[in-house]
Amino acid sequence: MTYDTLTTPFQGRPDHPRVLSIAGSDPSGGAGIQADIKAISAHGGYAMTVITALTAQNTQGVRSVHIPPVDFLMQQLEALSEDIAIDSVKIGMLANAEVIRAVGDWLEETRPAVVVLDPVMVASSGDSLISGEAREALLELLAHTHLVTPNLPELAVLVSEPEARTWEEALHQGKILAAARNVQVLVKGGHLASDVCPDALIAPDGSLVEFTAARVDTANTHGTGCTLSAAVATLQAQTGEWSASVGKAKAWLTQALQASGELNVGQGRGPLNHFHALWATAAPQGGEFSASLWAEISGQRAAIFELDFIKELLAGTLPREHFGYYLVQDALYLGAYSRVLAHASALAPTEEEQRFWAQGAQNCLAVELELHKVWLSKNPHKHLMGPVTKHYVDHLAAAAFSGSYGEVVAAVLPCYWLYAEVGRVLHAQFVAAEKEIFDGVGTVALDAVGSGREGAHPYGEWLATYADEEFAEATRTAVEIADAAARRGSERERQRMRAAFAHSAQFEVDFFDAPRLHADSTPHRVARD
Ligand SMILES: Nc1ncnc2c1ncn2[C@@H]1O[C@H](COP(=O)(O)OP(=O)(O)O)[C@@H](O)[C@H]1O
Ligand SMILES: Cc1ncc(COP(=O)(O)O)c(N)n1
Repeated sequence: MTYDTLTTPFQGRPDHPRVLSIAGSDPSGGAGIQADIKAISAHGGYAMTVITALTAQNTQGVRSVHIPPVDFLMQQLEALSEDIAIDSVKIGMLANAEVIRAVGDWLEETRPAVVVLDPVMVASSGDSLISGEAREALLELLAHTHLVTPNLPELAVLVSEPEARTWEEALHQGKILAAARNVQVLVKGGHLASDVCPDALIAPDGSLVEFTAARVDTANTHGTGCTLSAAVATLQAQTGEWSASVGKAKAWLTQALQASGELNVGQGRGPLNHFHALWATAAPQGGEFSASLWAEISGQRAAIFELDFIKELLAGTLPREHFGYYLVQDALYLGAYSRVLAHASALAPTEEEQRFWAQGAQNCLAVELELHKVWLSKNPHKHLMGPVTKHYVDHLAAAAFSGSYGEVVAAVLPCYWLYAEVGRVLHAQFVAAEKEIFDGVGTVALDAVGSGREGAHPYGEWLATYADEEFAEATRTAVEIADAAARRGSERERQRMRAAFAHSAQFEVDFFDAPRLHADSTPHRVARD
């Protein structure tokens, strides 16, 4: 049986595994327990720690080591395992044989599903972190280990050979160790003199998977081994698949090395940047999020102005059938949209936002009523919901009734924003075109546009009211609310908001295009609500 099958129970894997690091403390924060907590947390694990040794070290080297009583170490381990289900264990610096045996005893009794052992012997500064007699005890500890992650000097000690100078020698030593101790070995090539950093996951039967990354040109390698093993321990509890876990951990570690220059810690070998991904996606400031949303739908924005419907509406050549279809769909849409806004109001975190959406819901109904009174009574059309309207309101309803507040806000936003934008552009173009005509004729006031004048623009009345300042103001508020929700939310929440927004934006395009496609065919009958 392989370790993969051993550790793959028929149940859901935890998103936030409880990961225990048994390791030494590095007060400078780059290696040991401190690095482990960061690596575990960066991968969504819940970090716990039992400290085997306190070191006095910084980025330049280890000054001294203090080993607390082993009896107290055991008390800590037992306190944890008697209370907390531990999904994964990462083991780092174990300073002497007594400590190693104590941890071995605890592992034998507890049998955690995942045990990753980083056989720390020498710090990256070159200082020894383990006593000589501890080697044998460490080899025995491999009986309770699923994956051991030696660097080249450590691997050499474990197989009693000189340090490997080539990758081939390193792989050979890794195979010897894996077979002799029936354990998976992750051979790490960070110490090779080469411009790549290869690692290899070797199984007891000698089969191997290689992971190669370009060598990052940096001196900030303090804690790379600790960090990698803690990340693998966390990922393994999540994925249940060793090579996937190592692959992900290695790719993440390489980025953490690349981003290490963003930190400025110490004068020696500095730490890597464990939270590079988190900090890169930190909460957006001010209007950053909405600005990025707007940029992401530039294609849809351009597409709207290319639609026949929009061009013909402006030119006055739009078939009446198409305009009538559009108005019917708009009225049906607004009825459903109003309910979604009412739902946003119900979810709103502040009274101000609650009022805003409730007012929006109310306005939709008022506009819908007006449409019916003024346009639809004069131009009767069948009150059937067309397919685009149906899809659009289904999407909004899904966001409203199964999404978060942020998602609902993002889903309803394009209707405000794109409508305001289309209104602003069309109104400006219409007014400019009419002004040209009137300048030629003389004195007619602009607000008399389309009001019964002989040969007037057939949609003049409609276009003249298109740029409503109150609506533009409401749009600005809706955008601000979306930004605030994005700032409060997690990165995952922001991704969901982006998706909801993009879908609605596409539906806006389709909505304007629907009359051309569907006005002449009978839309399938769908109940309004
Ligand atoms: N400069 C570097 N660029 C990219 N990856 C590196 C670099 N140095 C080390 N690594 C990677 O960091 C991990 C730890 O490697 P290594 O230095 O061999 O172990 P340790 O930190 O235990 O001495 C390995 O995945 C290795 O490939
Ligand atoms: C407490 C402690 N544990 C481990 C290391 C090894 O660090 P590296 O990962 O750089 O080999 C260290 N320097 N200090």
